[in-house]
Amino acid sequence: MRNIAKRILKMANFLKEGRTRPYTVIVEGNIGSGKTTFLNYFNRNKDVCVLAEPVEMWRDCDGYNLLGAMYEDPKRWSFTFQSYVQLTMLQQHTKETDLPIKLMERSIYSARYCFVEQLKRDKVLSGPSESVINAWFNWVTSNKNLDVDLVVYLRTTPEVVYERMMKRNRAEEKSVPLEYLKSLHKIHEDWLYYKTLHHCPAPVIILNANLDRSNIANEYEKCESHIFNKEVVTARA
Ligand SMILES: Nc1ncnc2c1ncn2[C@@H]1O[C@H](COP(=O)(O)OP(=O)(O)OP(=O)(O)O)[C@@H](O)[C@H]1O
Ligand SMILES: Nc1nc(=O)c2ncn([C@H]3C[C@H](O)[C@@H](CO)O3)c2[nH]1
Repeated sequence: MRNIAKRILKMANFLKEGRTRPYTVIVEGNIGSGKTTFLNYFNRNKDVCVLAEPVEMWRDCDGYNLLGAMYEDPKRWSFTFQSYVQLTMLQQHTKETDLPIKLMERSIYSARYCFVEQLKRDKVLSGPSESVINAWFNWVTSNKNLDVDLVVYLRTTPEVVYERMMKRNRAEEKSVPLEYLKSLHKIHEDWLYYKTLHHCPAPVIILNANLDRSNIANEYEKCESHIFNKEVVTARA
């Protein structure tokens, strides 16, 4: 009973504010660009629901490490992996929260516009597989409210993120070549900087994420006022 009352109160709050969903920010960038680090920086704020990328779900889907399988044999497993990424991202986008702001690491959009794009260019995703992924993507984005309000693009150079990725030493990524990061970088640049590739889902704030730890906080603070969108947070109070 308490749960129903809580949901009614939450909906009443959102309706009072005229909002049907939290102010949603997606953090995008190459592998190793510092997205998790960025989320941790804002995680201390009580008004923000922070959703890290569900990597652990991808590493253990009923005991199957789909992330590892995809990197080991992309031709065989990229469709399976992308299907699960798309599902888990849909779950993140539609996850309910009482908080006024939702901060997500990546999105259903970068899964489709960056990674599926990359798999297509690498010719490891067959035409029929790509069409099925697209059919799901087009349906869910047309029939569910997956709108976002802001994109934070952690812009880096491939060489910097390659070094970070190797140092971080995630087992599944040990054979990821610099060339892959260079190609992913170009796709991110075309999508979010030059805006010549696919639809950009919201206004983009670009941060220089090459900066090392001692200087990066100033860069993060540049978007604090955009993320803690005053009218959203105060309306909730
Ligand atoms: N500004 C920085 N300077 C130096 N190292 C950094 C910086 N930001 C993050 N790192 C380090 O780089 C590695 C990757 O950082 P992080 O996990 O935040 O990136 P990510 O974008 O979430 O990666 P992925 O896309 O693989 O999940 C980590 O070892 C982290 O400690
Ligand atoms: N193929 C593929 N499709 C995706 O949608 C996707 N999203 C993230 N990743 C990879 C990047 C990091 O190694 C690791 C953590 O970000 O997972 C993906 N790989």
